[in-house]
Amino acid sequence: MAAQLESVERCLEKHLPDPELREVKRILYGNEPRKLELASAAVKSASQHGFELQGYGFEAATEQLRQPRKVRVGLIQNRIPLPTETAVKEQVSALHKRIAEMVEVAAMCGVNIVCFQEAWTMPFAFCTREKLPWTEFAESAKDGPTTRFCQELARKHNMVVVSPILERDELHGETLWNTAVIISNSGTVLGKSRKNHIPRVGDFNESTYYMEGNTGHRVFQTAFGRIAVNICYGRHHPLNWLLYSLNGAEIIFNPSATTGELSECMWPVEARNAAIANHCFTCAINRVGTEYFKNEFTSGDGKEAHHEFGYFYGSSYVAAPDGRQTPGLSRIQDGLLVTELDVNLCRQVSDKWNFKMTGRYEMYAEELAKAVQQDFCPNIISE
Ligand SMILES: NC(=O)NCCC(=O)O
Repeated sequence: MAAQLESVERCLEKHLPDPELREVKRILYGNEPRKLELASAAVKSASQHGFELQGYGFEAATEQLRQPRKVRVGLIQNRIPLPTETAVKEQVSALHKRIAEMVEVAAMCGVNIVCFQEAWTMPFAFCTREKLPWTEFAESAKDGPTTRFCQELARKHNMVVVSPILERDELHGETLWNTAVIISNSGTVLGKSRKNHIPRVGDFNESTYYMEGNTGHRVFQTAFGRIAVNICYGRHHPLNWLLYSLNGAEIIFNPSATTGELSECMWPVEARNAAIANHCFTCAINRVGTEYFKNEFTSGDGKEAHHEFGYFYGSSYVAAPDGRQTPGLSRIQDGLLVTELDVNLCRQVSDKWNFKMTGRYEMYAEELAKAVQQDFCPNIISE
């Protein structure tokens, strides 16, 4: 049943009369961002290729000394096109083909920076705890087939590409990592950012495959703004967002893979709260659909063994520093969300709310430094 609901917003639109609908949306999401006029060729192509296309714009106030700094970001969510038992190479090429179609439409919509979902070149097979064939999806971040494919996309469309993959690091004992590769619009690999926090919840058995990332909280200066990537489970950690923001990120992408029962009520809150708390834009992306695995696995909870992870509910969205957010993409369909951001809004909201100024970072740093010591004594006063 839950998988059938297309989206919360569409449900509200269907059932609420107009004046109430506007008020409910304002209370839940803030004043709705402007709808973007997207090229009719893009709308047609999206419909021909069977994916949803939505476009929104967040404006900032006009300033005297700074020009508006408008950037279009594209968030892509998708199902895996082939069954998980198909040969590895075929699955990867089918995903490359699907993403190329969707990026083509993003280009028609003037997208400057595109980001794909977590581990986009593969099924989210980490629930199985099996090594083969899943580790065969791992590739070099520097010059693996997927990075080369993304470099072509970047050059062709003059677009920054954020490509979250399963990385095999040949320089360091062929180790595996959950990594986002950032490719500049020139086609150069700008660098990579690894997932800092590995989940140990439900069927997310990712620690069987890779360790916590060691690239810290890098921020990438692109032609279109300073960006960072907080991969999936990192969105539950406010300090993780904070550190990207302290390093100057204006837009933080959160490529994810997460399922309904586990996290759907947290999803609309976390990236949005991070945008508010850190005076930046956040872009949350989740995959879509159910992925079936041939061999059953258990969740260590005494329940029946099963073949499926649960339902990946899509619902990708962008949140702005003033607390507004776009409606989510569909829960059931592939989609491209195009959002125009005026990055000047980050400083404008910061000047209004002053969280960076009023944050007591020295005090937190001092107390955190004590809290991580072996001899830490919690500061509890009792009678
Ligand atoms: N991919 C991943 O880290 N998922 C963990 C579950 C969640 O964070 O919702």
